Amino acid sequence: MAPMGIRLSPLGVAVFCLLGLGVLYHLYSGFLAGRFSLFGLGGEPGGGAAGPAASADGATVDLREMLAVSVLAAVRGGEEVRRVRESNVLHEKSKGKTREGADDKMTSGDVLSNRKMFYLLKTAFPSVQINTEEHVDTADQEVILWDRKIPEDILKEIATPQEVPAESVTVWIDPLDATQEYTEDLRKYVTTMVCVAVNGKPVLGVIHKPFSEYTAWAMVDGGSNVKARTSYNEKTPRIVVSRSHSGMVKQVALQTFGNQTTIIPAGGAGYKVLALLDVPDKSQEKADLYIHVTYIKKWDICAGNAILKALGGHMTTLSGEEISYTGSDGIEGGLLASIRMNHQALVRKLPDLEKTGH
Ligand SMILES: Nc1ncnc2c1ncn2[C@@H]1O[C@H](COP(=O)(O)O)[C@@H](OP(=O)(O)O)[C@H]1O
Ligand SMILES: [Mg+2]
Repeated sequence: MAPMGIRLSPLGVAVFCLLGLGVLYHLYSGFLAGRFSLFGLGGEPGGGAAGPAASADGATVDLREMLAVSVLAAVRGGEEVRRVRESNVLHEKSKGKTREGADDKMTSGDVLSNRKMFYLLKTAFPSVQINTEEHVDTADQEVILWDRKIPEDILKEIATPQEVPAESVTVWIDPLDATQEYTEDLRKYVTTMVCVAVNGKPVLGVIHKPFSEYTAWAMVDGGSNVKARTSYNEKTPRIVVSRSHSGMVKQVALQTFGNQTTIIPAGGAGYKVLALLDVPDKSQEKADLYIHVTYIKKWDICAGNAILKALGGHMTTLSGEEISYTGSDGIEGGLLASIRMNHQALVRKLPDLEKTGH
């Protein structure tokens, strides 16, 4: 007999316990899936933007944790990039041609860095969509566990967790930016990059230079370990442009800003964004604007876009449109990146590329 004269039926107790277990399972399944299962929710890993759709089970991810893992991934990928370069065995090959007919190169540095970066992020955040420049070989998986430590510099800048729905997140990985220059042993241009977009908006960016071991990171409305310089020349800007996918960029720049303008040809979209910032690395050139006129892929530009945005700068197409980091891999409208300038006034100055046929 139970207290107060209530009889407990064994069947009733069993049903009650089962219901309790069901509720507990529901509460914790998102948590467990988000942290321990590698591919349970995210589907099969794969390269390119045709990757798996994120789960729709209401799981959330903490952007501050994503930043910590993104920094780690960029650094660990960078170690592979450096190791392959120092071995001098690059296994260089062409993935095909760009629209302009340049070789789209790939090396062992790209492949091995991609493997580290992809699996670190995928293991830590199995339910988010990851788009990466290189193909991920599912037969050659690597489970790399994150020790769940958030570095002090991140904790200092971002005091609280920043939870967002996992299904709103798209991660973009560039395991080796400036592959062309990497094959030419022009090491200063090479970076590894991770970007996190939420609902297509770039919110978190990491650009790492493996050969000088410098890392810049920033989170929109969060914090950063890098800042803008104190002054920029808006009238006669130094303009950093592509050295290997330049198209008509020099003509466009000189036509817009005059013949006194200095053009700095450089490799890598990551390097060119860092040229706009206050970066202590000695090998880093400085510029006032970054302009690109040919087609470019989202993994090349998302991290730089997030960092610039977090610091109050802008990266848009040449006609001033914001870039959405979901869906297709690439953008057609060229790029204009600036900070501490009147970005819309710069857009108005630029010629309409479609009309001028550049
Ligand atoms: N027209 C184009 N087509 C395809 N990729 C392009 C491109 N222009 C630039 N890119 C890519 O954007 C990055 C920066 O280019 P650049 O150094 O010429 O400024 C490079 O990335 P990867 O080195 O990661 O392939 C390059 O391949
Ligand atoms: Mg790139």
